[in-house]
Amino acid sequence: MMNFQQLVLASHNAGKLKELQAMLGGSVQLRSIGEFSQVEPEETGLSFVENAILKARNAARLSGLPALADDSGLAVDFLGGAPGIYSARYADGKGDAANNAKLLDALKDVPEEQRGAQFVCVLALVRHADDPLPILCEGLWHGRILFEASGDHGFGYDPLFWVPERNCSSADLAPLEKNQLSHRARAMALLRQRLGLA
Ligand SMILES: O=P(O)(O)OP(=O)(O)OP(=O)(O)OC[C@H]1O[C@@H](n2cnc3c(O)ncnc32)[C@H](O)[C@@H]1O
Ligand SMILES: [Mg+2]
Repeated sequence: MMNFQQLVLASHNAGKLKELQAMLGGSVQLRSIGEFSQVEPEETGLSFVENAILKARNAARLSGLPALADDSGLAVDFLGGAPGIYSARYADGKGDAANNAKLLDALKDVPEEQRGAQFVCVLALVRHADDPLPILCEGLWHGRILFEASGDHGFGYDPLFWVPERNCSSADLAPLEKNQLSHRARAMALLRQRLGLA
């Protein structure tokens, strides 16, 4: 079993930090990379795995601590898996509301049965910046893209993501519930097993 009392979270996304800390509970203290640097690394990889490793290495280098990164996004079937790794940048960096508006517009004439999508999350944990064996865990969450936004919880595309198991959007779910069902929850369950925390 590996014992990490302190990990730095290689993310500038407050929504992720909140969710991941809630899932890890008190056993591991997650520190934000924002304590060490405000500069976000360029996400130059072509896959979630590559970007997660790149962010984790960067955070380990900046902090001197073991680092956990989350690279995630929304893959929409009708769009051939887009926005995918570009989810945060879908509307050219204009933020969540602009991303959601662009997605609704891209799917405006697409019927319900063709609106399938999945949230993807890859977690990468490196013990140090040059770790040759990052721990990688993946989680998927299948749903559909709604025709209009619903709900105030969560972040990002949550108001547009219909959750079949609950018949509501992921932004309608209470945080505790999203944290049991989501792509991030599934990836974190695997990571906890790998770390002997499960
Ligand atoms: O790279 P970091 O600093 O971690 O923060 P980020 O927001 O840029 O994160 P990503 O590069 O991994 O991009 C993921 C995007 O996918 C979306 N996303 C990921 N998980 C989500 C979730 O649980 N609910 C809603 N949207 C999510 C959201 O728009 C994120 O900005
Ligand atoms: Mg990012």
